[in-house]
Amino acid sequence: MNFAPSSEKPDNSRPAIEFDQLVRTFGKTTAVNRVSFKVFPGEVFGFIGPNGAGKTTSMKILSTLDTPDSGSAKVDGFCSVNDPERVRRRLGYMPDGFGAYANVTCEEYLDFFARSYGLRGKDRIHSLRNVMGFTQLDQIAQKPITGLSKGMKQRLCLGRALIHNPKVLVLDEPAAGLDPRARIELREMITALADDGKSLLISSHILTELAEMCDRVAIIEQGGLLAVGSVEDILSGDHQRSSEDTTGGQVVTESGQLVVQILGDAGAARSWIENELSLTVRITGNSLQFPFSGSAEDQAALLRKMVDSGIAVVSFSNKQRSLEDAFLHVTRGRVQ
Ligand SMILES: Nc1ncnc2c1ncn2[C@@H]1O[C@H](COP(=O)(O)OP(=O)(O)OP(=O)(O)O)[C@@H](O)[C@H]1O
Repeated sequence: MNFAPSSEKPDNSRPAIEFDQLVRTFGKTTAVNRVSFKVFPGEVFGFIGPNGAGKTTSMKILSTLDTPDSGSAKVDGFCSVNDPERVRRRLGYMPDGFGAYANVTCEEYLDFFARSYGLRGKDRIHSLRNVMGFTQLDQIAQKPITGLSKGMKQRLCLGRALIHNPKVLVLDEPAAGLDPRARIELREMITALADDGKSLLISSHILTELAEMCDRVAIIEQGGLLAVGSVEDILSGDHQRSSEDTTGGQVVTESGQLVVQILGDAGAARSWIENELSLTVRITGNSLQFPFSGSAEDQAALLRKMVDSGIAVVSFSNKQRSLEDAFLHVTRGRVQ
């Protein structure tokens, strides 16, 4: 990939994207409720939440397509409301739908957007060549866009968002409906763009869809941020709780589940654990599962006590919280 290099050294400590106490209401619906977070240069940031959580609304405000009731959204320090031209020059937005443009080829489509951004002469040709090479659309440059596969349409939309070589990319549900191969290819393109110093804000309903490609994620529900942190932090429950958790939602606090396999009477072992730890134990065959938030030493002490009390322990393990578990734990499935 060879997007025009900047002679300026990027200032990686300055946020490329900054939401500050963003609020947007539609009638009685608070679509976005005091959302604040920052994305830094070269960072891939996942914006995760169920339907109607407020992702698209926040992204549209950042992309100058909507205005907030209060708070601000900034790109490279420029406010989307007060400085929309500067924001548009620095940002590429890929919406979650694909506009229908019949009877144009891939190249004509991208050329239209290159011209719309004021690219002329050599700059336009250079930009088209770069983008079509990067997205591998050069192989189908003369194909009409109406017949493209979903994966190719996504490439074309990404190409359109990239045509003016923006510093910031906002991708709304880019992985939705893609087959596994197209998803891997998308991930590779996203990683390459981040390696090039671009900042990416990417939305999804599904944490697992973005987990491998994101440096950090924010989880949003009913307009309010519930958690911000790395995927590992979210899994371990060690993420930053949103200082403005306007929903009053409980966020992850416990560390995981212990799974203990035993020989013999699982019912008796369950009673022993329930008495000892004052909690509920689930039995599946000879396997007992229960929440446990202690340290490694606490686990070792519990194992010793179980063996001393005559329970025939075959295996004793700490089940890592799955991404889906963590997501379900942080959110509560509330839809507006
Ligand atoms: N133009 C609008 N007029 C009225 N309500 C709106 C409008 N745009 C969004 N909303 C409402 O705001 C809330 C947030 O919607 P938004 O599209 O931002 O959510 P989302 O997280 O992107 O969801 P999805 O993943 O389903 O696209 C929803 O309740 C939605 O119905």
